[in-house]
Amino acid sequence: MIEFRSVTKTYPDGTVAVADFDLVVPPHRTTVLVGSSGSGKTTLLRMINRMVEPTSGTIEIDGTPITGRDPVKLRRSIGYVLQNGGLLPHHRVVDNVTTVLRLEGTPKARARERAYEVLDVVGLDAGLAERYPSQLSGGQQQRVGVARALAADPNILLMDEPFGAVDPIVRAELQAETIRLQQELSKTVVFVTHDIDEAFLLGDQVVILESGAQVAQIGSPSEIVEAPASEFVASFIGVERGARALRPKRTDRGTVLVDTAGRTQGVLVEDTP
Ligand SMILES: Nc1ncnc2c1ncn2[C@@H]1O[C@H](COP(=O)(O)OP(=O)(O)OP(=O)(O)O)[C@@H](O)[C@H]1O
Repeated sequence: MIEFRSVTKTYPDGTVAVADFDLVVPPHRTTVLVGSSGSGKTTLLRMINRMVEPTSGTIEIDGTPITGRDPVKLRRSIGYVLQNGGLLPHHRVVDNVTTVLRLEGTPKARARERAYEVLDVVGLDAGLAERYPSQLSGGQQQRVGVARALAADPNILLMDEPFGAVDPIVRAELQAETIRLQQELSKTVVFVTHDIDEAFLLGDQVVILESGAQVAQIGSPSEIVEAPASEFVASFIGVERGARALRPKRTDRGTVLVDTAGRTQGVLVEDTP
């Protein structure tokens, strides 16, 4: 479990990125932080692995304040996936994946063995291991980024807009893969996105943020869709428009659900008693 208590981050130029933020991130679940640009999502994520230090407040992992932990060791014990994969361009895929293991002193042969294991876990062919990142597609690079984050088998995985830079088809594939991986590995995942559809797809717990990381609403996707806490949330999740505002339309053969543009989105299935 990760817990934020009254966490504030003011950058040296006076920007208050996070103001008095509280959150409990439950273990073995995916928590998605979603909000528009500048709402403080990346700052929140980076405070978990001490890449950014809070100005005040505390962050605890399993009941222990992280300020008591060595920042380097803490960082190595938490998987971190970045938007562009964050791969080292002059290192082969296998060496990118083994970076943290090697820093921790895992012998080279064992580290390579583990790299092949995690490449398989993320659905990459072993034949790609000797390539350089530039010889991979964007989607493959992202998978390598995930493999690298998983290599040391961390309990916590931080993912910062990991699929922001890939096309919609690859993005959908990577999202499906993330769901599969999470069912298999059951990590505590904190995932940042500005895409509410992605948040609802991946999140067990979704945290909608306004500027200064003010929490507009926390809940499961259905709790949020069923009862948006404010006008802001309603508008952010798009209940008044598009695909989330469905109404029934009777046809000769039953009832279908149409969106506000009148497009049929699905069929209404009545429960039979
Ligand atoms: N190093 C920094 N120095 C000063 N201000 C910063 C710094 N890093 C971030 N900020 C500011 O803090 C606020 C929150 O930034 P942050 O990157 O956490 O937001 P975000 O929600 O992740 O945004 P995005 O979706 O655009 O990445 C923004 O106003 C940003 O300009």
